[in-house]
Amino acid sequence: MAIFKPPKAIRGGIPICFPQFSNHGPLEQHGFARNRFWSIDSDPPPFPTNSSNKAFIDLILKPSEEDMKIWPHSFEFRLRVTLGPGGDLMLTSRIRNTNLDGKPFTFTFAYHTYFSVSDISEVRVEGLETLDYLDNLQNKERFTEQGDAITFESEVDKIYLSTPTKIAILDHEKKRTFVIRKDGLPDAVVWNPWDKKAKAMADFGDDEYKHMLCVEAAAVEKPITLKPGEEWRGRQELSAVPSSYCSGQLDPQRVLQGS
Ligand SMILES: O=P(O)(O)OC[C@H]1O[C@H](O)[C@H](O)[C@@H](O)[C@@H]1O
Repeated sequence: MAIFKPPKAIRGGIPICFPQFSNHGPLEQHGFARNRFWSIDSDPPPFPTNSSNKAFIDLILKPSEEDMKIWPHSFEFRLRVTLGPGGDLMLTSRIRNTNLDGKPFTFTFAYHTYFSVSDISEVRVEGLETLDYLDNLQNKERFTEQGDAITFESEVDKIYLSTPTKIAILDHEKKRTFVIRKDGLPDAVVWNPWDKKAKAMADFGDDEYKHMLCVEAAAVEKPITLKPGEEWRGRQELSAVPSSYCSGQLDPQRVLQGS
């Protein structure tokens, strides 16, 4: 049901929310970066990532004059997309303040990752239990998660705070676990629109909420400020591992704590 027509972002995949996450600020929802065409960065400044044995592409986004009217700052946003031999996907963002007027800028950020799941009612998220979160469905009020792993039986839109660097999504029915590893991104947004909101979205099938879950590595609660010349980095790595959680062969704690 996604609509592949610019300038709106395509629903699905990993939209990049920058310079604003959601409606946490005056800009359009999720900022403008997800609605822009990026260029290939043919000669990026080197940075230490382990890209040997992996395929990668470097992309760059710089603000247009129109963007500068919305957000009056000059920046270079470099994105390296790396694919490992086992299918692991790594995204590394480097955002640099290139303002010539000496002004710092402040932003929030998220990798708005859509995961495909067999049945949302059978999915568990491990790594967020007992954490504090801001509930977008309750005026961004702060609560503390109780109990075990997160499961789903209604609409959810929460920003978990100070999360571990590793989060797992266990798909019982598909016997598959997605592992998210992140760096520089302390928060994790968990979103499923459920039936009513799904129906209200033009680019979202009425029943598609049953087969998706967004878990988004993010920096929202504490916005990031960069002075001219400063650079921020935020990394997310995704991998899928076979799991048979239901038969007890794979202990979710081992997924979280193992390498
Ligand atoms: O519909 P979009 O602009 O893509 O946003 C989709 C969702 O993104 C995030 O997960 C937010 O927390 C939600 O409040 C929002 O509904």
